[in-house]
Amino acid sequence: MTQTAASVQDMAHHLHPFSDNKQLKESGVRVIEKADGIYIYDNQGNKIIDGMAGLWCVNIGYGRKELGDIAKNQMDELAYYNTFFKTSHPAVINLSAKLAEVAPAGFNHVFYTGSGSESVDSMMRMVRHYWASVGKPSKTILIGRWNGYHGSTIGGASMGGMKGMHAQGGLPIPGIEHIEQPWYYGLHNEGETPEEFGLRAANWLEERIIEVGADNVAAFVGEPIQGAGGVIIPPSTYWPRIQEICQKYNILLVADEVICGFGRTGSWFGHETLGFKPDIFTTAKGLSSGYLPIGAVFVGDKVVEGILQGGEFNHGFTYAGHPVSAAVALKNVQILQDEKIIQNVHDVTGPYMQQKWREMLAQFKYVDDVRGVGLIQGFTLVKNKATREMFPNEGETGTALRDIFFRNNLIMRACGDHIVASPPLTITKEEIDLMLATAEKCIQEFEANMDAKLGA
Ligand SMILES: Cc1ncc(COP(=O)(O)O)c(CNc2cccc(C(=O)O)c2)c1O
Repeated sequence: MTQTAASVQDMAHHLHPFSDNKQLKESGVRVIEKADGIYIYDNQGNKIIDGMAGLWCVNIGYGRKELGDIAKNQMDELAYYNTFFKTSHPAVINLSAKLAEVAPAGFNHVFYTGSGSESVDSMMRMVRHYWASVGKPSKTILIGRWNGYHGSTIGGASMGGMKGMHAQGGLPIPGIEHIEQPWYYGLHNEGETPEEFGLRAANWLEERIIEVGADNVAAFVGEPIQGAGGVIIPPSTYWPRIQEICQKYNILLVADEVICGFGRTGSWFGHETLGFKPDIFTTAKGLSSGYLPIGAVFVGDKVVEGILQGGEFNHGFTYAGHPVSAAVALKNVQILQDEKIIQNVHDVTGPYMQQKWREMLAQFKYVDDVRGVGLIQGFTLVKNKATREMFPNEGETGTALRDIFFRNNLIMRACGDHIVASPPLTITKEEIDLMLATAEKCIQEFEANMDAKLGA
């Protein structure tokens, strides 16, 4: 890719996240200047379909000017004040009431952060504070899943199960355990039904609890659907069994809703779609549709009651409940509500997109395990569908296809050799057709390249 002047300047001063910055200096970057609806526009005049809604976050779509108006008005009124030391402000008071309104029953309090990672870290500290407050201080261990993703702070990266992240910086921190993920396609036994596998996968939690001792376990933490792990959707029996186990051993159940929250799966929150009720859930991304940074931990009544007994909770951030972020988040949630965007995902565009992906992908020999719920979509690139043999050098093949999408002005995400899509929730059926027509052309090119490479 020929580097634009802006790219050269970027490369001179900017270290990018989750990137090999040496390689990036050679390849350069695509400079995105504008966005509208499901489209982003780079500085070379390309109109690009953003099949990832930024980073799974621009739920209401780009270009909603009313959020900028709200931000300016709030900025002019009160650009910043904190919520420490017995103070609050109208923006965060109004947002909190709205979040209690859209949350499931039993969730009437939120704790604010600046990101999903900070929401996860806050949850981790809150959970341990809860058990200490109710007289069980030995309950400190948090259990997550391998290939789960919970952010990039030391707490969030430890809670997550990405081994490449653990290898950088001596993670995980003590007190974190991981069990295997409920990945039916890759981990089921011959002849085992999804329902049977879902129970077996959930029971890995009970086995671990017994190993470490229930009196030492504080919580189980999981994404309703693993996002960055490649859209891993557990069988229907998984989460209800997890819920039973947590109740049996008196362990808090935490849902990480940073991706699944605010409509992605066709309900306000993913745990409503997947059929379980957590004690706490973490959010960010769709809370503001990425227009401004903000995160929120939704704390269930039982946990609130416990931590109210615990005196001061020594934790919080300068930007917690930031007035401009809170005002924009409130408008974002109102738009989701007023325009019935989540209902439309559930009733119309979610089922439509799922059907169209299945129909379109059926033609391909290296594509298997097509899956999705609402407007979160995944499929896996495999060398041999009959034997479920994966490609070597995990991620190399996924990246090759992602680069073809990128060259064809379509943003999709490769999570290893899983290909995922997570478009803005405002995507229309016509735009879904366009996204899939582009994707089809790219996958055809990918398959021709792979056949040539394998001499098929
Ligand atoms: C479930 C979950 N929990 C926590 C975080 C951390 O949120 P922040 O990034 O705001 O600290 C996430 C974030 N998820 C995320 C973030 C950046 C990139 C990608 C990707 O899939 O490429 C995914 C997430 O998906």
